[in-house]
Amino acid sequence: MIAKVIVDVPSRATDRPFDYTIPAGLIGWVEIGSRVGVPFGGRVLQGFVIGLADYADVDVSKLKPIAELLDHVPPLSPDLVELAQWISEKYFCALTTALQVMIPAALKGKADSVVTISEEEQDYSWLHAGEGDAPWLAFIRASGGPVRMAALQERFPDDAAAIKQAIKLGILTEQVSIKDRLSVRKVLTVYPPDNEALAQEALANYSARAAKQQEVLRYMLENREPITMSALVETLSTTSGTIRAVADKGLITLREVETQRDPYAGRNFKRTEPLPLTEGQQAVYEEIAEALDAEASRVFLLHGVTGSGKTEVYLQTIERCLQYERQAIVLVPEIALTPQMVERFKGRFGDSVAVLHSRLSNGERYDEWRKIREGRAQVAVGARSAVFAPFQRVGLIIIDEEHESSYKQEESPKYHARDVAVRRARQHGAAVVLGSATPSLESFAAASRILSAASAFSVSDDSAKSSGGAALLPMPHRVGNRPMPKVHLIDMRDELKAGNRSMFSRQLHEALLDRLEKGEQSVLLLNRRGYSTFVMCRSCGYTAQCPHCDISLTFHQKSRVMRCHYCGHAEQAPEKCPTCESEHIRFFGTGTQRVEEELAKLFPGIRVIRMDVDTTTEKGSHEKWLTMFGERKADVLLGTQMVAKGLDFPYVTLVGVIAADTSLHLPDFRAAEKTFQLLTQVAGRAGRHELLGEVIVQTYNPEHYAIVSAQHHDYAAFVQEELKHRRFMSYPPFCRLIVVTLSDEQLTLLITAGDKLASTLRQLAYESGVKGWIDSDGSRFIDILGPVASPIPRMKDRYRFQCMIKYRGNVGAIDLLKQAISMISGPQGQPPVQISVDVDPQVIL
Ligand SMILES: Nc1ncnc2c1ncn2[C@@H]1O[C@H](COP(=O)(O)OP(=O)(O)OP(=O)(O)O)[C@@H](O)[C@H]1O
Ligand SMILES: [Zn+2]
Ligand SMILES: [Zn+2]
Repeated sequence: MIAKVIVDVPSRATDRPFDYTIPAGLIGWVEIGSRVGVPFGGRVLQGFVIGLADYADVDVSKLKPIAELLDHVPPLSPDLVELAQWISEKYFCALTTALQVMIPAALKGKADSVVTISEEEQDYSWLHAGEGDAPWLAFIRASGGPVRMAALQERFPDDAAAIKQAIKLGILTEQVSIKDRLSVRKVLTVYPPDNEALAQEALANYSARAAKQQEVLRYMLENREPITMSALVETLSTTSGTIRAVADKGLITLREVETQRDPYAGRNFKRTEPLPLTEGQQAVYEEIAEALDAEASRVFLLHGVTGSGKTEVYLQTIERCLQYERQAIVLVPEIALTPQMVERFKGRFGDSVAVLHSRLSNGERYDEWRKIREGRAQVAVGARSAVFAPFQRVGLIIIDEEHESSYKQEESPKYHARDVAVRRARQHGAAVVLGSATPSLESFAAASRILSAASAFSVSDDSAKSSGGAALLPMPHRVGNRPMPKVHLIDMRDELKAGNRSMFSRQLHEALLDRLEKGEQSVLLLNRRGYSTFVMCRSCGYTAQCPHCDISLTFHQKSRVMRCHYCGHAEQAPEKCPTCESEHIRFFGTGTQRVEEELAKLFPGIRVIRMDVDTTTEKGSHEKWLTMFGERKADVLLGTQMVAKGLDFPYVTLVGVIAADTSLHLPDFRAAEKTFQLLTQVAGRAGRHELLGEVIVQTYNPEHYAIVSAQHHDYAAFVQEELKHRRFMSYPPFCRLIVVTLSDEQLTLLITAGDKLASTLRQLAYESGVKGWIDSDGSRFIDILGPVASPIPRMKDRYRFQCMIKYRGNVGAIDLLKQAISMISGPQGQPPVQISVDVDPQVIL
C-alpha cells in the first residue's frame, strides 16, 4: 500500500504529493485525511494523506515508510481533502496551507524527535579530542532519559555534525514523535465516600477543631454526587486544603477527570419555541424548505431589510434540515458573534450547537471541533472558518451578513467563505442561504441575473453549473409591518455656517436630550475604518511612522506605546516632537474618546458605554458592555463599526451617525458600497420594537448617492447607481480581480521582476487570444495593470509593488498567472522576489 502525502512545507517545490509506504501495522489505520509523520529530507515532517494507491509511480523499494500515525481517527474527511484541493487551485496557495486551515490550531503539533544513548555503559571518549564524554554526550547521559533534539540543537549549536554522526553510527538512537501541544483538560473532582458506614462514623467522631472538615464530609454524604474541587470550595466557602485533609483520611476520593471545555457551560439559555412565521417569512421559508426536501444544492440570497426577521427564518430552516438528520452551519461575522447571537441558536437547539470563533482558547476550540466531528453537535455557529466544520452530512449553510468583507481571509489561504460554502454545499447536496439587508453587489448581481451566466464572479460562477445561479428571496418589510425608521440628513457645512463648531449638530443634540428625558436609549456611531490612533505634531505636521513599513504607528493609550500593526515594531510615545522639538505633539484618538468627553460636557450625568478597539480587547468585554446596555444601565452606546451589527434592543429609539463620510473617500472601489452598508445597518438598530425609531446622519456630502439611498432605505437605487460606476470603471461584479503583490528588500530587483512579470503575463494573454474585449458582448476579456507601488509601498523593510489582473469569463487567468510566475522563476521554481497572490481581493493593501 502506498500513501500519497502532502508535507507541511508551504513552498512551491514541495507542493505535490510524495509517496510513502504504509508499514504493516498501520495498514487499515491510514486513510485519506489522516495526519502522519513522514521522513523528509533528513527530518520528520507532519503531513496529510490525500490519496491511497496499490502501486507507486516509482520503485517501491526506494520509498520510505510513514513514521507515525498522529491520530487514530483522521482529522479530515475525504470531502474536506477534496475541498482543500479546490481551494489551493482557486486561491493559488500550497495545498498544505489549505489543509492546515481546516483543523484546529491545537492539532498542529510540531515534528520533534528525541535521542537516547544506545549503550549507556560504553566509553565514547574517542568521539572527541578531549577526555571523557563530549559535552553534549555528557548532557544526554546526565539527563537519564530521552533528550529532545531541539534542546540539543539549542544548547550545542556547533556540535550538529558530531551529534548527527553519532546518530548515524548508532551511538544515539533517535525516536520521532509529533506531540499534540494540547492535552485534554482535566479537572480535580471530589467523589462521595465509598464506604458509607465508615464515613458516618467518622462524621460523628470529628473533633470540634476540625469543624470545617466535618462540614465537607457531611456535604458529601448528603449530596451523593461527584463535584469539582473548585465548586465545592465555593459552595462551602472552604479551602482545598480542608478537602484534601478529608481525602487523606480515606473518607472521600479525589480524582482528575477529563472534561470538555464548554465555554458556555453553566449558562442557562432560555429555550425558545418557533414563532408563527409572517407571510413574508413563510414564502421564503418554503422556497428553502423545498431545496432541503429535495437535497438540492441551491444558493439563495435572502435580501431582508433590517428587522425583517431573517434569524427566525434561519432557525426554522435549520430545524427542517435537522429533521433529515443532516447538519447545519451558520456563519456570522466575527464582530457579530456576540453571546446574544449565540443565545438565539442555543436557545432553540440547546446543546446540539457548537460555537467556533477566534476568542476561544485553542483548547476550547478543539473541544467544540471534536463535538462536531464526533456527532455530538448538529449545528455549528461560527466565524469564517466554521465553513470547515467537520460534519458528515451538511444539509444547510447559512451566511448571515453575507456582504461582510471579513468573510475573506486576508492571509493565505486567502479564501472567501461564501465561495467555499457554495462549493462545499455542492459536495453535500446542501442549500446555501446568504442573508443580508445590504447584499454585496457580487451576490446581488448573481441572484438577480443582472449579468449573463457567463459573467465571471464567484457565486454564479460556481453555482451556475449545478443550479443555474442563485435565487433572490426578498423580505422587504419589517416584522409586524413596523415602519423603517425615519432618517434625517444633516449638512454639517450648514452647522458651521450657523456658528456651531461642536461635533454634534443642533438636531442631534436636541434628539439626545429628548431621549434622556424620556429614558430611552441611543446608539452613536463614529464611522472610522482602520480605527487606529496616530501621533502627530501640530506644529510641524510630523507623524510617527514605522521605521520598517510605510504606515503610521498606532498609539495605545494604556501603555503609551506606539505599535506597527503590520510588523509588530513598538516604541515609547515621544514627549516632544522628534523633528521640531515642539511639545504640541498630540495623540489623535479613535475619536470615540473625544466624543465621549464631549457628551459628558454637554449632558452632565449621561451614562455612556464606549465600544471600540481600546475597550473591547479583554475577553468577554464585548459581551459585558452589550449586556449592560441591554439592562438599560446606560443611555448611550457609542462606538465604531461594532455597534452597527446585529444588535436588537427594544429601547433604542435614536441612532446618530457622527460623520457619515469618513469611509466614502477611501481609495477603495468598494468605498461607496461600504458606506451605504454601514449606514443602512446602523439605521436598522432603531425602532425595532414597539417604540418608533429615528436616525440622524451628519454628513458633508448630503447629495452623495450612497448617503441619499441609505436615507431612503433604497437598496435598489443604490445598486443601480453603483453598478453604473462599476461598469464604467470595469470593477466587480463586471469583472474579477487578482492582485499580485511582489516584495523585496531591494528596489531595483523588485522593479525588474515586476516589469518582467507584467510583460510575461501580457505576452501570454496575447498568445492565448483573450487580450482586450474580444467577444462582441464583452463576456471575455483580460487586462493586466501595473506594476505600480502598492497602497502600502513598504512593509517589514520590504518594498512592495503590485500588478492587477482584471478579467471576465473563462480566460484561465489563474493558469496564465501560474505559467508567468514559473517563467520568471529560477530552475528550481524559486521566484526572483517574493510573490503573493490575492484572488477576489476584498482589501487591497
Ligand atoms: N414571526 C415573527 N413573529 C414575531 N416576531 C418576530 C418574528 N420573526 C422575527 N421576530 C422578531 O423581530 C425582530 C427582528 O428580527 P431579526 O433580528 O431576526 O431581524 P433581522 O432580519 O435579522 O434584522 P437585522 O438584519 O437588522 O439583524 C426580533 O426581535 C425578532 O424576535
Ligand atoms: Zn514637530
Ligand atoms: Zn512596521
